[in-house]
Amino acid sequence: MPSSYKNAREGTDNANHNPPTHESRGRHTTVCPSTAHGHIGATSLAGDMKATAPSWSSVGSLFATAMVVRAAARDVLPPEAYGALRALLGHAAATFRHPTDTIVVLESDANGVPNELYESAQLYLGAHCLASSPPVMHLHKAHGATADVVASLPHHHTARDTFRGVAVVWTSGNADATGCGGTTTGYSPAAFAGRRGGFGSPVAVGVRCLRLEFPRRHRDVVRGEYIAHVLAVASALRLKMRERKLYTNGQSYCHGAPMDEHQMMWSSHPFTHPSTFDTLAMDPALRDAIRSDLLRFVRRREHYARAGRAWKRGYLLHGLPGTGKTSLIAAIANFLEFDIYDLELTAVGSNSELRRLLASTRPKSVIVVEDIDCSLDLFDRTTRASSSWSPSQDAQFNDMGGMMPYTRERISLSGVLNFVDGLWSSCVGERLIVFTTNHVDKLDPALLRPGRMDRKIELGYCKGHALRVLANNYLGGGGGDEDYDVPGDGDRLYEELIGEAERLLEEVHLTPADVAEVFMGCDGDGAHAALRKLVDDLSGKRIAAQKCVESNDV
Ligand SMILES: Nc1ncnc2c1ncn2[C@@H]1O[C@H](COP(=O)(O)OP(=O)(O)OP(=O)(O)O)[C@@H](O)[C@H]1O
Repeated sequence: MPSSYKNAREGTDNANHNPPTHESRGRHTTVCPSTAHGHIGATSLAGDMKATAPSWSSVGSLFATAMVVRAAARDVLPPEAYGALRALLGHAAATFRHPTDTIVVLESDANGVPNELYESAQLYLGAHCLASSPPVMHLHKAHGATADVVASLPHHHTARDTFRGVAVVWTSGNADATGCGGTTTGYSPAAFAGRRGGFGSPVAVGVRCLRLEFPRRHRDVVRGEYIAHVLAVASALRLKMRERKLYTNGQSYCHGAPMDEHQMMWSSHPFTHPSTFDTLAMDPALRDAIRSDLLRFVRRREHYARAGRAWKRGYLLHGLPGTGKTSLIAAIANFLEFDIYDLELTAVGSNSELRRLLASTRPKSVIVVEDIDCSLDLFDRTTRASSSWSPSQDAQFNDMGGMMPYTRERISLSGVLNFVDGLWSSCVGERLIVFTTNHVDKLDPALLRPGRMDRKIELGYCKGHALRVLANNYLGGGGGDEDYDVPGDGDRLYEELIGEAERLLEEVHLTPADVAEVFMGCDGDGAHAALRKLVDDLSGKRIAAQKCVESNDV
């Protein structure tokens, strides 16, 4: 049970020692932030109703009176009014049979300290409101934000929810002097005064609040599990809704505002790259394998903790320029909803700066080093074995854990990797590190050794399925049937052309970027014109290649 809730329960028990001056059936618990640290405190307003023991004769006369009134009402009232009265009385009777508890969640305390539970509950209800389409809801989108529209429960409205079979009702309103919204029985100024100590701070009258009503018999479920569930769902929603960032190392400016370590090391931009696994032109089996690997990784927090391993995964993406390495990184970040840290090694001034940069990255991020072969002079074991490598340099290299003191020529790939390996153990939360290269053959074997890079992924030329994905992305994937008299002719021609392009792509090598360029060049000309242009280009390249082979033979 969360400690906040433990407090809430204790508060309720305390309040039972201060019974209210009026009797009340419902029990009210006000939840508001108790300290500047945002702890949530709670205190009950009213205790259980004291049992009274009516005499049997008065029960009998009450029953007889009720019968007479009922008969009179049926005779006198119009049928609609009689029906409404019956429903009202039925509801009142049901409430009497199943007493409810009420928790009041204030937006903030009298000092204006916001209540995290209020904000979380609004987020939670907003997601539920959107799902069940109520007649009224509030929609909000922060100015300039890329995040989704947020829904919340409008003032003086009600939302129903069910948790583990327990039906609860949330109502929005304003706190009255009791700290509760709406009508509250059982309030006495004396009880309220005694309760203030429980809050840690007084309640601001008029502050917005949410009332949570639930059957008293399910109090433990609501307090012990439901509130924790609301907080957990809201925090997942917050994570999902946050504006994702692309961080680059370099000079940061904060308009004179004080900067923390992270802001000093990384400048941020909204990350809005549209690439997804659906728009990626790649072999479908490879795409599915990567997706499963990522899902496995993010779901195995406990496994990594149990095995005493840092929760990280390393990918090496290699392939020719334009085969989609950057697009794949963007798709991965979008799939996992991670931020991206684009680490430009050539801009790193020293080894200690590199360490600080990596250590300041946040969880749920992809750390990318593009073109690793170009970022560093490959200072590997082969180089060390060469005659230009002196024994003193060797000793210094080992002293530095495989890393040389900074000079552009002296940062070694294996040294960077040693840093990276050492770093993980000090980082909390999941991170994916991705290196890219166009020349895998030039890489230091240290990078390729098992356990360092978990997956080595080769991205290749554009083939059949990849072509269809690109055609779908750039040309809409349709046949343009509206231009043809006979239905289906447009689609048939589309299939013919794309089939021809597929066959040619088996013989002529084009990267996805090359194909994308052809399609973009035909923007607005229609799918058939773009595919025809691609077929012509491929045919031209095939003829040129054949001529080249023939001239070599001669
Ligand atoms: N596999 C792909 N799927 C979808 N689009 C692609 C793919 N590959 C390339 N493209 C298109 O080509 C452009 C260049 O691709 P990208 O930058 O991802 O390639 P790269 O392999 O990272 O190239 P480089 O090695 O030069 O950085 C992208 O903007 C994208 O439009």
